[in-house]
Amino acid sequence: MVSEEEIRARLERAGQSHLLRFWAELEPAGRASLLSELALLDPDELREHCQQAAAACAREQGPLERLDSRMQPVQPEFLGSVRKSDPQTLQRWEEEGFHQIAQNKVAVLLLAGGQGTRLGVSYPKGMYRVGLPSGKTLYELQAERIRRVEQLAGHRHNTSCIVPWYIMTSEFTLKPTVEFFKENDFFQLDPANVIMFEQRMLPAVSFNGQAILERKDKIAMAPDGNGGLYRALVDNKILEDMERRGIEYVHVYCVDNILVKMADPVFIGFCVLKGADCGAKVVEKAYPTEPVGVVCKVDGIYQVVEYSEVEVETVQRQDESGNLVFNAGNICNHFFTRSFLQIVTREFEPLLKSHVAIKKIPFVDEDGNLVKPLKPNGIKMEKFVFDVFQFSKNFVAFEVLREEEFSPLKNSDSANKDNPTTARQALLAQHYRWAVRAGAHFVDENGVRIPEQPSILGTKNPPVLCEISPLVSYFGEGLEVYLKDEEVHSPFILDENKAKLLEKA
Ligand SMILES: CC(=O)N[C@H]1[C@@H](OP(=O)(O)O)O[C@H](CO)[C@@H](O)[C@@H]1O
Repeated sequence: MVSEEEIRARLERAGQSHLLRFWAELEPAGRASLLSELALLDPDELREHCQQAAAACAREQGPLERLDSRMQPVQPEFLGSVRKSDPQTLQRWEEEGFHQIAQNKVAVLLLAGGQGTRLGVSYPKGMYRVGLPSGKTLYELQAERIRRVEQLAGHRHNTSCIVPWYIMTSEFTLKPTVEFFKENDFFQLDPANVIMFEQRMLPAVSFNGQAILERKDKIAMAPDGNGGLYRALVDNKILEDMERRGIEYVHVYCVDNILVKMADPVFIGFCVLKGADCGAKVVEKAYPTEPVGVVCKVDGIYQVVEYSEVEVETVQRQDESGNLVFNAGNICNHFFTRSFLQIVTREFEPLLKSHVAIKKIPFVDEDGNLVKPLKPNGIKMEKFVFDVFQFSKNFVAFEVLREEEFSPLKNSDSANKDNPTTARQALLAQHYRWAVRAGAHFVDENGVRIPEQPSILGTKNPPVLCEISPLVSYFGEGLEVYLKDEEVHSPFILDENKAKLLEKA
């Protein structure tokens, strides 16, 4: 263990000696835990981090350097689209994707280090149940989608294949996530193919550049943003693990989207056939001011501009035909080749800018009292996963259908959107559409058919309850065998057992 003297000297060098101001009052256990926390912080990095945070915050509060006039939309030739492509093209992309998956060249990587503050839970978001009839959590749905996509690729290519699942957690989420997976027997995945690793944490900093103590013996730390991925890949030798497994393509996604199509063969195939090193899935924005980032070019270079970084006039701008100019909403689903990730981690990571989040950070005041501030009092510095797009040599964007692929769980039900209810509705409406398209007829308790709404969107409750296990169907495929001309009652849960029964019947 590093000695108290050594830590004092380091903090002096970093200009952060105040972090030991309650030392005399601490019990041995508190002293030990504070020392071990401080021992992890490099003094030069700590000094720079605190100075940068204060400087970036001062800049933010001054006149904003607006991006608006420098933005251009994605050029059509770099934008693939599910809606605008013919079935043969979509099929070619899908085949290519399955071909790559079957050769064990595709991995999925989940960004799950966030704290779920807006959702208002103290456990990892992936463990959240949105209230589906099956009671499944987000993690369970995702695990089942991986198993299904492995099966589908395996059947097509007469092989058995693995899509490894890399899960980036943080100090907040690692332990509960590991425990949850163990309790659930890794949802029948082989634990050797579920690789959890931790992103770094950074101290939260006051407006005058001082790291904040959240207790007398603890610094207020926050994960370094989803762009902390690139350092975490290095810290945990993840790219080496991918290389050993022969992974060439990585689908990175955010934990909160209940409709996420993991290792989506169509997206993977599109990116591979376009020779892309980096790609992003997008959806048309639901309304001009929707709080999503937009994929666009700034000064000719691809990037995502977050909704908070532009004027409302810019997000509302329309072209001659009345379409939004900046309409490529980022859904935090990215494609990277392993070699691109290698270049990024080796050369470009230090160039990624830090974004400033001004937050209310609980702290101990000079007298040692715990304070929950009512106004923002500090800065968290975060990197963003998409800030590497600028280094891509061949970037592509891929527009998918919102109702099939995007419904994020950001807020609790006290907000009116992106909450557990909207997520549940989006999934159940999707499963209802699939069932109806496969030929199912829902009937009421008297055997009378309930009028069908085959195109119902996820913004409304479907007329009946229908949930389909991802182990039976991943994107609506293969349901006719069970459902064609079948009369079914609500609630209808199509899991593997039910599927076997229906197949026999
Ligand atoms: C840094 C980052 O990845 N921001 C993403 C991410 O936003 P969060 O508000 O950080 O969850 O997910 C959004 C989609 O759910 C996407 O629009 C946005 O650009």
